[in-house]
Amino acid sequence: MIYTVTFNPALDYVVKADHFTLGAVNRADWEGIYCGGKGLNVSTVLAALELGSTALGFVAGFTGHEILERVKNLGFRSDFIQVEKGMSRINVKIKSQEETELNGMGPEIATEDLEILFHKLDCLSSGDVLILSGSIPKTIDDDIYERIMARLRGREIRIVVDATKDLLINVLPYEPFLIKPNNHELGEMFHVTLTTIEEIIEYAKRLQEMGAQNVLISMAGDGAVLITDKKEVYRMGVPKGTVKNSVGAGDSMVAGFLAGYLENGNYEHALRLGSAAGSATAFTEGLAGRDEIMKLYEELSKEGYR
Ligand SMILES: Nc1ncnc2c1ncn2[C@@H]1O[C@H](COP(=O)(O)OP(=O)(O)OP(=O)(O)O)[C@@H](O)[C@H]1O
Ligand SMILES: O=P(O)(O)OC[C@@]1(O)O[C@H](CO)[C@@H](O)[C@@H]1O
Repeated sequence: MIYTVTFNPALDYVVKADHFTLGAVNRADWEGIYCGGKGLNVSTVLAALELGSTALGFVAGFTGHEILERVKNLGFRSDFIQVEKGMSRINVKIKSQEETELNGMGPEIATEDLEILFHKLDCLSSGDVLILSGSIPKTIDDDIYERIMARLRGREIRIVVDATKDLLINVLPYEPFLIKPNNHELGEMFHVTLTTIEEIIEYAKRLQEMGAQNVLISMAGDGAVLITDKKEVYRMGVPKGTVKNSVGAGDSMVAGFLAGYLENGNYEHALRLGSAAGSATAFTEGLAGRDEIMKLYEELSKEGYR
């Protein structure tokens, strides 16, 4: 079974304004609301690729209620814990001359709520895949992913972590199966600005030396690079297309990568399907569906993209 955990899911309010000026009253030209949060996005794209998963996490307030309603129609199982204090986030994504994001705070998660999640995770068994994705509400310590991994250690559960800074650094000694920072997050972790692909590969290898089995670095319109557990380095470019909304491209890449890997254990195939899913979402208003993903997979199978 595949499980995703989203500690802080959201309603993504995507708004387009032809002109956006900071400090002024701006008017929207287009708006849409999507169920968001990285783990939920991964579950959604896995469902598009016909892989079932169970989404776990926490919700609260009227926004949490709306998330639960929407999740019912996304094609996967969910088992969220409702918490009392605060509300699930509304994350604002402004598309204008530039893309600006303002992600909300999220609810207060009490120790007892965490215990409920731990008990659910105790039911995972050998061969299961667990995806820990996204940021956590401020009320939780940033060793939480590490604590989960420590609890599940030795149970032959493949764990994927898509997080940043200490939340990610702290899990490395527990040898996650896959991590997927983007190139900017990779630089941030080492307090450096990475400009060349050689530098990106060098620092990705450091994350592997620190414990990660496979390191996938996404680079938005510049594609992605994968360092595998066999120390192979694969690169993948992006197909041509018009970017509509890149929110969730990274999550789609994680879902596509996993779907590809679980199909036949081939890393090049996994990277290609992950890349196709990432670009397909960037070229779609919301998250991409199977047809868009497979079309780009075919495109990336042609010469010149590796
Ligand atoms: N502008 C783009 N054009 C084509 N493909 C893209 C574009 N942006 C993203 N992708 C594809 O999606 C993958 C993941 O994108 P990105 O590096 O932006 O992830 P991310 O920063 O984790 O995104 P997010 O947090 O929004 O999910 C890229 O490696 C690439 O394959
Ligand atoms: O604040 P976090 O948890 O890091 O990121 C949350 C988020 O920006 O990530 C998803 C895209 O990857 C969106 O659906 C969501 O709003």
